[in-house]
Amino acid sequence: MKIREIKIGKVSIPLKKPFKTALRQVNSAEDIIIKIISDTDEIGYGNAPPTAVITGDSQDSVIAAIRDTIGPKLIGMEIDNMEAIMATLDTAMLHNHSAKAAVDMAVYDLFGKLHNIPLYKLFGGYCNKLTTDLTISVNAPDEMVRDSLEAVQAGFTDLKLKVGTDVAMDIERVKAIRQALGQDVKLRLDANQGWKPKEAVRIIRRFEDMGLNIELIEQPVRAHDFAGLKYVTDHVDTDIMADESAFGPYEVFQLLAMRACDLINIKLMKAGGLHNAVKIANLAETVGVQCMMGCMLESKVGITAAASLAAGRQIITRSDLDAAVLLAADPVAGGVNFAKNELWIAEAPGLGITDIEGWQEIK
Ligand SMILES: C[C@H](N)C(=O)N[C@H](CCC(=O)O)C(=O)O
Ligand SMILES: [Mg+2]
Repeated sequence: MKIREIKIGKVSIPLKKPFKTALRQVNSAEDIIIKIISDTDEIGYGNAPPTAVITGDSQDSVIAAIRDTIGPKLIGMEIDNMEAIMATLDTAMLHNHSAKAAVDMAVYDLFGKLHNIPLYKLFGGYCNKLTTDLTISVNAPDEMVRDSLEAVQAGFTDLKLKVGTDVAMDIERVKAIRQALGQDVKLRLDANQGWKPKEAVRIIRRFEDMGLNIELIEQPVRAHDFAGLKYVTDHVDTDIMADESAFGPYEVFQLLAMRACDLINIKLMKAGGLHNAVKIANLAETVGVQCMMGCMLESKVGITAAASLAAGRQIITRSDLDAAVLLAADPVAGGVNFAKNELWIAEAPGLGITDIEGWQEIK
C-alpha cells in the first residue's frame, strides 16, 4: 500500500459554551482534517487543530506545511515502511508539530487498515475503555460552581478546573467548587502558565492547608521556565504535571532528567503525532512517571488517535480527552464512542473513522 494523494480540508464546530483558559477564549473548534489516500483507495484520517498560543501553529501554517513541504516528500512511500515515513516527516521541516501530527495520525490509520488491527492493539492493547475528565472554563466562582455541578450531574467524576488568571480569585473558585461538590469528586487544576513560581508555591500551599484535596496541578508556570517548574514541584506536596513545558520527546527527556515535574501531559499536537508520543510514554515509563493523555479543542479524529494510544499503554493513567464532549456537534462518523465520562475504543482497523460530515477540501 502506497501513499497516492493527500487531501486537506477543514471543519468548524461550535462549542456548547465558550472555552476559556488563562491563555485564550474560543467559541468554536477550527480543525484541519486531512485524508491520505492510498493506491488501494483506502483513506487514512488525521487532524490538526491549530492552537497558536500553545504550539505556534495557525490554520494557514498547517495547510502550507502539509501541502507544500511535507506532502510532496511522502507521495509514493510504502505505508509498511513506517520507519522511513516517520524519518521523512521528522526531517521535512523544523517545528510545525500540528501539521506533522495530522500526517502521522493518518499514516497510522492506514497502517492499521493494512494490517487489519485497531490502533489501540498496535500500541499495546492494555484496555479498550478510558475515563475522561471534563474541563470547566475559568469564569467567576459562581458560574464555575454551576458548571461543575452540571458536569457531576451528567456523570463526570473527575473535573479539570481552569485557573491562572488571578491568584485571589483562583482560591475563591477552587474553595467554592470543593464546598459545593463535597470530597467525592476528583479535582485537578490547570493554570495554563498563569502563575509565577513563588506565587504558585504560595497558592498551592494554601490549597493544601485548606484541605481542598487537589489531585494534581497542571502547568503552573511559563512553558519555558523548567527551573521554575522544578521549584514549584520541589516546594509543594501536590503533584505537579507538565503540559506546555512537556512539548516533544526532547523536552520531556530534559524535564525528567531535572525531576522538574511529577507527571506528564502528552498531547499529539505538541509531540508531533503518535510516533513521538510513544517515545514520550517510553521515557516516562522508564523512570516511573505517570502520564495523562490530553487534547486540544479538536474533532473526534484526534481524540480517537489519542485515546488509542492511551488505551494501549499502562503508563498513561489519566485522560483529559473531553474535546468532543465540549463540542455542540460531532461531524466524525466512527472512531471512539462516548458514554457519559467513558470512552470506548472501536474494534475496527486503524482509527475506525468512516466519514467527516461537512468536510470542505482546501486546494
Ligand atoms: C480541551 C482540554 N481539556 C484542554 O483543556 N486542553 C488545554 C488546551 C486546549 C486549548 O487551548 O485548545 C490544556 O490542557 O491546556
Ligand atoms: Mg493544560
